[in-house]
Amino acid sequence: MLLIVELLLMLIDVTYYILRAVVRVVFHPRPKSVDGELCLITGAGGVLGRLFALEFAKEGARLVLWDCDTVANERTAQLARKQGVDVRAYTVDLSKRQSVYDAAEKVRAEVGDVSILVNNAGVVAGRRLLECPDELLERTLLVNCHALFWTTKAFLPQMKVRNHGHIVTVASALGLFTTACVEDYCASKFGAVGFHESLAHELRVENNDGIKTTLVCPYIVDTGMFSGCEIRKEIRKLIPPLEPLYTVQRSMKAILADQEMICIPRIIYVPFIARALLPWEANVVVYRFMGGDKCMLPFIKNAETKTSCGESQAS
Ligand SMILES: NC(=O)C1=CN([C@@H]2O[C@H](COP(=O)(O)OP(=O)(O)OC[C@H]3O[C@@H](n4cnc5c(N)ncnc54)[C@H](OP(=O)(O)O)[C@@H]3O)[C@@H](O)[C@H]2O)C=CC1
Ligand SMILES: CC1=C(/C=C/C(C)=C/C=C/C(C)=C/C=O)C(C)(C)CCC1
Repeated sequence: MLLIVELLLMLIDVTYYILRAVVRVVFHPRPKSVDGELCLITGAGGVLGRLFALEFAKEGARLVLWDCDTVANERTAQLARKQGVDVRAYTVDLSKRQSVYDAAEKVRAEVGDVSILVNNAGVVAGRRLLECPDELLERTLLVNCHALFWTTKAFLPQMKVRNHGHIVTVASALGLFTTACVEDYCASKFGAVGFHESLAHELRVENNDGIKTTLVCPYIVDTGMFSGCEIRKEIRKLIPPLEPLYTVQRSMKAILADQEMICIPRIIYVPFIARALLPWEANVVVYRFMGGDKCMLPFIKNAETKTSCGESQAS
């Protein structure tokens, strides 16, 4: 009897949450205030990281900016200070666990407890698996996936004490479905998605309902990170690369609404769902038709000469 009652209650909840999600597509919930919150953004010297910093500054959040590129990070700090908020920039190599823990200690001592953590930094090897040095493949996992463990372990305890906070994971559409020749990146972003979901479950199970989580999964964004990546010309007109500012503004809307997940643009939910529903071969023919299968080949040609954290990828 109890089981039937619980089953009915569960179905009512399921219906409620589906309806709520549909209504929220049209009527956005009132955004929460982050005025005075301490927000840490990783990869803040990069394109999306800088825009996240400026958007959070606009909302009145105090900022802690982490990046391995000191000059780019300081530039972001300068720009954000113009919005009249306190900003501290730290040079951190996220691929090194101790560098993360040391910087976190410094932040706690010099600034205070972080209440919003935006895990945004990311890298990609940009090489075919068999031609890619092992260290480059490892670095993608360290920065895009392992660093999520270290930053979260460093800042979640203080959020738990106050049952207040927000952890944002900037993953990717390539954390939901895949394409050829980005094995390192897809593995790291699928890892990031899994990390995010498990953490979100843990917070619910432990009744830390004041700590929110948001997963951000964008399609190609015009930041240069994936320059050259393109799908079939005719389809590109329908799904063009995203503007960085649009991507960050859509992400901010989701974060401030305490939304659990956002795919940008919304059409990206379709290949995500299709991957789970259709047979593998059916997905393959759709990818082939849309030019999704070979979209990374021109990117890989481009990426061979790029550098990150002072390391040359063209060795
Ligand atoms: N651009 C795109 O098409 C998409 C991007 N994303 C994700 O969005 C996020 C931001 O990307 P985007 O702004 O385009 O990329 P950027 O390369 O512009 O920014 C990433 C920043 O992270 C920094 N970084 C890299 N490695 C480390 C490290 N070891 N320690 C500290 N900082 C590091 C980079 O420094 P440096 O420049 O020295 O490497 C850079 O400043 C990433 O997680 C990316 O995977 C998701 C979907 C699409
Ligand atoms: C595979 C595939 C597509 C292309 C996806 C691309 C090109 C994604 C690129 C994402 C990037 C660069 C993410 C970075 O984090 C379509 C045409 C949408 C649908 C069919 C399957």
